[in-house]
Amino acid sequence: MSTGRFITLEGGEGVGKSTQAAMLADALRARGIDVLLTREPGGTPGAEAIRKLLLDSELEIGARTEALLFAAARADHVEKAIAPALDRGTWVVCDRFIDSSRAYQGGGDDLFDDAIMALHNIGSWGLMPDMTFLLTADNEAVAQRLAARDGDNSDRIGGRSAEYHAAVADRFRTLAVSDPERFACISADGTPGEVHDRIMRAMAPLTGEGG
Ligand SMILES: Nc1ncnc2c1ncn2[C@@H]1O[C@H](COP(=O)(O)OP(=O)(O)O)[C@@H](O)[C@H]1O
Ligand SMILES: Cc1cn([C@H]2C[C@H](O)[C@@H](COP(=O)(O)OP(=O)(O)O)O2)c(=O)[nH]c1=O
Repeated sequence: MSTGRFITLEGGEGVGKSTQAAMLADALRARGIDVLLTREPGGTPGAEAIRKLLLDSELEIGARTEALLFAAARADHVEKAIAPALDRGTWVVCDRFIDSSRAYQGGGDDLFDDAIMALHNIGSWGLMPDMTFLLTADNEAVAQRLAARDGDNSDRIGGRSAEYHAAVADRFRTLAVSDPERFACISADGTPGEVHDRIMRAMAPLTGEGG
């Protein structure tokens, strides 16, 4: 049996990843492809429980504990959902994956990319996506989307400083530049349909359709 393809969407909060992940999954299903649409942190009961701890709790969580908890959530998700789906030939569309840990947790004083990847190797066999879409958009447009979606409510990580989020955006860009074969950088400006069309054009190598 052929192995399914593993596609991830990455980028900052509110850029449109969830919207695009759902549109991509629908477009693939319309082509007769079996698709698992999932997200991180989460995607399995164990990982969703860890998500609540990470994002919605009042707990004081240090940088290393935070990195380990994201890696633990991912390990459960990969073992119980992503790897079995790929093995049975299902394509997996995942809203955030390892690159989010590299961008958000991988910039601390003692937690660099090697450490994050070591946790990924231990927890998730080092599984990497076949293709990753990095969505970027004008800051003002994203602020409006977030205000419309969340109002004043942000989670424990989304609510961090503008400097933290600027550093995260820089690290995403660096990751994309360092691996141009896997990453496609997509402008998330414009309507959801326009962004979707850009993603489908970049998907051509995987779907076998003309670009
Ligand atoms: N291209 C777009 N233009 C305008 N609004 C959008 C666009 N894409 C998504 N949205 C809206 O912006 C908000 C954030 O989108 P979402 O897909 O949840 O982003 P993310 O998953 O990256 O946080 C949602 O309310 C969504 O409906
Ligand atoms: C998967 C992952 C997410 N995160 C953060 C990014 C987001 O702030 C939060 C996930 O929240 P979520 O609501 O899913 O993201 P979004 O607002 O983009 O729709 O967790 C990490 O810090 N590391 C990770 O490995």
